[in-house]
Amino acid sequence: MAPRVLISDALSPAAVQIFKDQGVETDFQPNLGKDKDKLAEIIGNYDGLAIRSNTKVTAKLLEKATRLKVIGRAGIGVDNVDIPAATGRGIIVMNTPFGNSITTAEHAIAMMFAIAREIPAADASTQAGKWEKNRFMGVEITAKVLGIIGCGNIGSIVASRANGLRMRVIAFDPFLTPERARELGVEKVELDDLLARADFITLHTPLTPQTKGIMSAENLAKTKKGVRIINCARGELVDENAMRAALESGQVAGGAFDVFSEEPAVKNPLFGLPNVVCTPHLGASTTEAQENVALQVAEQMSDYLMRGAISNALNFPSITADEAPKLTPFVALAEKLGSFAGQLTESEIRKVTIIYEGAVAELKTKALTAAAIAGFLRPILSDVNVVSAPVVAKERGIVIDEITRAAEGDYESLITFSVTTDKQERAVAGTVFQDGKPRILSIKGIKVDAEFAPSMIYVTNEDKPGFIGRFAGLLGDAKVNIATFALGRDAPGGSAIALVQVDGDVPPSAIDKIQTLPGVKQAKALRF
Ligand SMILES: NC(=O)c1ccc[n+]([C@@H]2O[C@H](COP(=O)([O-])OP(=O)(O)OC[C@H]3O[C@@H](n4cnc5c(N)ncnc54)[C@H](O)[C@@H]3O)[C@@H](O)[C@H]2O)c1
Ligand SMILES: O=C(O)CC[C@@H](O)C(=O)O
Repeated sequence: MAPRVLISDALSPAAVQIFKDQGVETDFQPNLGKDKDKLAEIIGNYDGLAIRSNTKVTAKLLEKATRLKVIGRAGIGVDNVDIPAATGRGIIVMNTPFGNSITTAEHAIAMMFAIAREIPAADASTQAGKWEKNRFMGVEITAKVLGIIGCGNIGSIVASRANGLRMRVIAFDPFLTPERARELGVEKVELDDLLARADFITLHTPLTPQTKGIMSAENLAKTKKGVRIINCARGELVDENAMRAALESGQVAGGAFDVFSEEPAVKNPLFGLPNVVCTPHLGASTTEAQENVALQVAEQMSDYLMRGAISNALNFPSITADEAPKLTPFVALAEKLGSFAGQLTESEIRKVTIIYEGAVAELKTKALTAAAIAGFLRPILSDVNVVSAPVVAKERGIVIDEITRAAEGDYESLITFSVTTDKQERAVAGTVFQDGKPRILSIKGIKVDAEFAPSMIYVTNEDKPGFIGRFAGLLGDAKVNIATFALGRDAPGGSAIALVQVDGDVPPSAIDKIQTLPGVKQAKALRF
């Protein structure tokens, strides 16, 4: 029986033909994404689901998706897909990186012009027969400072267009190397510097815990008075109430918003202001971009459903059927070690070294390295997957060293992932036990023995009496239940590590309090 794909968002119809040519049946219901009950009712009949951003693929929906093997996102952001839930059900999630980057960068530039010259308001006034020539006084773009927050695929295209417009381009992106910044013709700066200097600010980061609310009341107060701000990335990067206040006070002279914290946005704090221009998430909406992403997603999904080939998957490396059984547990280990390091990395990355010792060194280490790098970069970049991760790392000037050698210690197989940043080197090592579960065996050379768990707390501290009692008491007060507790230290009274598995999410306030305990050097909540 031919596999069946449900297209539940407005994909270019070109996709339907590709599926058909490849022997895949399609059911094209472009508005179904908005009707979650109907979607839940029928999702059990399909092997594939092709979507844009209207369809929300939640864990609840996936419970009904008993036949589903692949979700294809015709676009970049996959924040509308619960990837851990899909992974848990063995469903591949793939996206189409790059296909809409130029189009979205062009939208950001168009929005910048729209607010610089108040084009939408001037159009409405003129067509209303008012001819208000004196009401609209714009600003020139030439020689103005454009601050780009997030200089990845889209941000760097915006930079090249802005350079062509003779703007002065500065960028805040902790992961942008000085070499890449030079290549792009942008000045790499710190966030506060960008806020203080930019005449225009444009946002191009993924939505992560670090970028959520990056345009907060506090940061808006640090901007140059009269700044104009454009957001074509994700709505939650902006504190919309604080932004409204800044637009009303004149601190921000104009705002252009393509994305909103709640979409579809039918009501929003940013609506109704004269100096604001809004579009309904149109960043990727050009014929060219929609054809690119629709054709690419149809080809990728057909390849997987008809031939088992995997490309641009966010949750699985490319592996043949023969290699899979031996490799799979080590893929999980490599990805988790990378993720551990990625979640703790907050400055410019210079180099990653992955050492494979013993039996694991005989496996397909390239796939393991790809999985480790994907795990490492995922907390930092929006569209990284196991296929693109090594290329993305290379483009960003991150040197990756892969070393294979015979077993030197107690374990049959050992993987060590170490990352060198401009500030420090951090190494984390692990293995897979007989039960097939990955385990962490050492962090920064300090021995520990812990399983990975969905929610963990990592603490480094001075090895002094009283810490554990105070730490556990604090978690108890925060109603955080400890499941397992692993400890390690380099020497009595030296540096110590606690790696704690907890039930459920850890409130950020609990981490802040742990950070203030005597002797604590670092505390962080980790998700796996
Ligand atoms: N409006 C639309 O229709 C539309 C279309 C496409 C993409 N997008 C969104 O645009 C955004 C950018 O997409 P992209 O393809 O350029 O992603 P990308 O991964 O290529 O680039 C993101 C950049 O943000 C940087 N970054 C990560 N954390 C940061 C932080 N804390 N501070 C500053 N910079 C940080 C990364 O280093 C990277 O360079 C995403 O949110 C994506 O979902 C929107
Ligand atoms: O599909 C769309 O229209 C939006 C796509 C965009 O938000 C993306 O992340 O690729």
